[in-house]
Amino acid sequence: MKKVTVLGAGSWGTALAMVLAHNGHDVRLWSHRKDQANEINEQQTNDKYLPGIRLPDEITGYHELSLALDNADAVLFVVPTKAMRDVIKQAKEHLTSEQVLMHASKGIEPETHKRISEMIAEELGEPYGEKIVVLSGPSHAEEVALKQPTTVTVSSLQLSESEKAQDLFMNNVFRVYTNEDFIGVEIGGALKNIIALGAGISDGLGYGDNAKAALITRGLAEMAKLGVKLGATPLTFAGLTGIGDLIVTCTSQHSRNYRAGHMLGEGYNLPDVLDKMGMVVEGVRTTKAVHQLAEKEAVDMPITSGIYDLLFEGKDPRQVVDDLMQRGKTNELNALSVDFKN
Ligand SMILES: NC(=O)C1=CN([C@@H]2O[C@H](COP(=O)(O)OP(=O)(O)OC[C@H]3O[C@@H](n4cnc5c(N)ncnc54)[C@H](OP(=O)(O)O)[C@@H]3O)[C@@H](O)[C@H]2O)C=CC1
Ligand SMILES: O=C(CO)COP(=O)(O)O
Repeated sequence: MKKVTVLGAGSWGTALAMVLAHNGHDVRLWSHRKDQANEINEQQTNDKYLPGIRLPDEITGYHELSLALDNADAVLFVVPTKAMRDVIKQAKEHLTSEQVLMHASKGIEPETHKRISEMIAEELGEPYGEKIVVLSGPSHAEEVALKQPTTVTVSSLQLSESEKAQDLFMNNVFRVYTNEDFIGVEIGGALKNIIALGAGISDGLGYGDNAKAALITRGLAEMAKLGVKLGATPLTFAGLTGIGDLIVTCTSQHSRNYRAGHMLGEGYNLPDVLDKMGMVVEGVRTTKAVHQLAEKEAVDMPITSGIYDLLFEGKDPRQVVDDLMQRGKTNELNALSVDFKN
C-alpha cells in the first residue's frame, strides 16, 4: 500500500482517486475548496463532479496542501491546464525527488505552447523534469468511477517511473500500458480535444456520420503532423492516446469538449457555452495554443485553424465547414508519408 496524493478533486481527479483506492492505496484527494474536502470526508461523495457515486473509505479529502502531501509516496497533478502552474507552485515546497510524480491533465499552455510535463519541469527544476509520468488515453471519468473496463497509457523519460505508475493504477478493469514516446502521448491527449470540439460542432450543425468520420481521421492526420514535428513517434497516434482518445471523445455525450462543440454548432456563443458546461473544456485554450504553435512550426492544420476562427474570430460554423471542404486538391498522405518512411 502506498500513500498517494491526488491534487485536483474534479471529475478526473476523483475517478483516478477511486482507482487508486480500489487498488488498496491510502489516497489523499486535495481540493482547493474546503467545502468540497469536507463533503468528501463527511458524505464520501463529490456530487458536483461525480453525482450519485459513493467514494471508497480509503479516500480522504484534504484542503491543507502541506498535510495532503506529507510523506506521500506518489503525487498526481490533475487540475485543468489553466490552474496547473498555480498548483505546482503551491505544492513545490512539499515535494521530494523520491516521490513518483505524475499528471493526468490534457492541454497545452497558450502563452508558452508548453506541454504540461514541460510546465511541471520548468516550475520544479531538473531532478523532477526527468521523471514526470503522464497518464493519458480514452477514459471518461464517469465510466472509470463505475469500474467499466478502461485502458490508458503511461509515459515518462524514465521507463522505471512509468512502470511505478503502471503498478499503482493497474487492476482488472483499469489496464495500463507503458509507451516510451513521452511527447506523442502528451500531444495526443491534448490535441484530441480540439477535434472533439469539431465533432460536436459538426453534429450540432446537423451533419452526419460521414462528416464526423472525416473530422476524426483528418484530425488525427494533423495531430500526428504536429506531433512528429515536435519529436513524437508517428505510431503513437494509432494507439490509445491518439485514435483511441479521439474515438472516445468525438463520439460520446460524456465528453465536455464534444458537448461544448455541439452547442456551438447549434448557434450558442462561446461564453454562454462555457457557462452552461460548468466544467473544464480544455479544447478551447488548446485550440489557441496549437493554432499559434502550428504557425511557429510551419505545420498546416486546417481543422484546428477553422476551429480557431470559429472560437476566437466569430466565423460562422457552416462557413468553416464549407471552407474546409473547398480547400485545394491534396494527397491523403501528404506531409505524413515522409515521416512514416523514416
Ligand atoms: N473528466 C474526464 O473524464 C477526464 C479529464 N481529463 C483531464 O483532466 C484535467 C482535469 O479535468 P477534470 O477533473 O475533468 O475537470 P473538472 O472540470 O471536472 O474539475 C476541475 C477541478 O479543478 C479544480 N480547480 C480549478 N481551478 C483550480 C485551482 N486554481 N486550484 C486548484 N483546483 C482548481 C476545480 O475546482 P472548482 O470546483 O472550485 O472549480 C475542480 O475541482 C483536464 O486537463 C482534463 O482534460 C483527462 C481524462 C479524462
Ligand atoms: O479526455 C477525456 C476522455 O479521455 C475527457 O474528455 P472531455 O474533457 O472532453 O470530457
